[in-house]
Amino acid sequence: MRMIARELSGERGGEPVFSGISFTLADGEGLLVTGPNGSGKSTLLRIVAGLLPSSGGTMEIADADARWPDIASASHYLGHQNALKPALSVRENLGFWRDYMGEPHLAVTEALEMVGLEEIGHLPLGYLSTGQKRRIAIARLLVSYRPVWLLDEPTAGLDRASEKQFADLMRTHLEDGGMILAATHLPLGLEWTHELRMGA
Ligand SMILES: Nc1ncnc2c1ncn2[C@@H]1O[C@H](COP(=O)(O)OP(=O)(O)OP(=O)(O)O)[C@@H](O)[C@H]1O
Repeated sequence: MRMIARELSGERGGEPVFSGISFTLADGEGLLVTGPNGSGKSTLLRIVAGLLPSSGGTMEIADADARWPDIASASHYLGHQNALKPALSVRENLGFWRDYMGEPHLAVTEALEMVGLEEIGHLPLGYLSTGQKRRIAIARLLVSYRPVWLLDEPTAGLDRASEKQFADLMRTHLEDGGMILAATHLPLGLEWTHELRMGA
């Protein structure tokens, strides 16, 4: 499978934010998106995810499995917010996403083990610390399968050990033939096949 962006441009509130962005990602490749505050990293990820229209250019998927007719259906999107409900337990949150997204991958217990939080699956999500909530949001990527991970500041709030654990999860996803687009200010502990500096 390939993901191809051609001359993409984006705007917010009617004002241009970026233009002329092109890249191609193939199976097992990752694109690191960096750049100063306001340069449009989140805007680009939201356009790729299909959450915002682009103001120009095209974004397409090629040679994809029939399960993924477009990039939105092929993607997990992890934004600044965790998309978890505070009143539900950790397990209920992950169980919801596993059922809702389909294409079940790891069991909830296995995903909790991967992020080192199997002991607190019974707690309401709202009781968790900021970093623990982020780790549950990361476990959400593991309970259902999607080949493309779109990650916006994925390690915000994580301690060093959790950053390393997450780098290992990303590396495994790439080795298994997945793709990652990650916007970040922090080193993510991976060798990236492609890098895009916004606002340059
Ligand atoms: N709804 C909106 N209406 C108008 N302008 C917006 C809107 N949302 C974002 N912007 C502007 O679009 C620009 C790009 O924002 P974006 O969040 O994509 O940047 P970013 O590179 O991800 O920044 P950061 O590093 O701070 O996360 C910024 O100048 C921002 O103020």
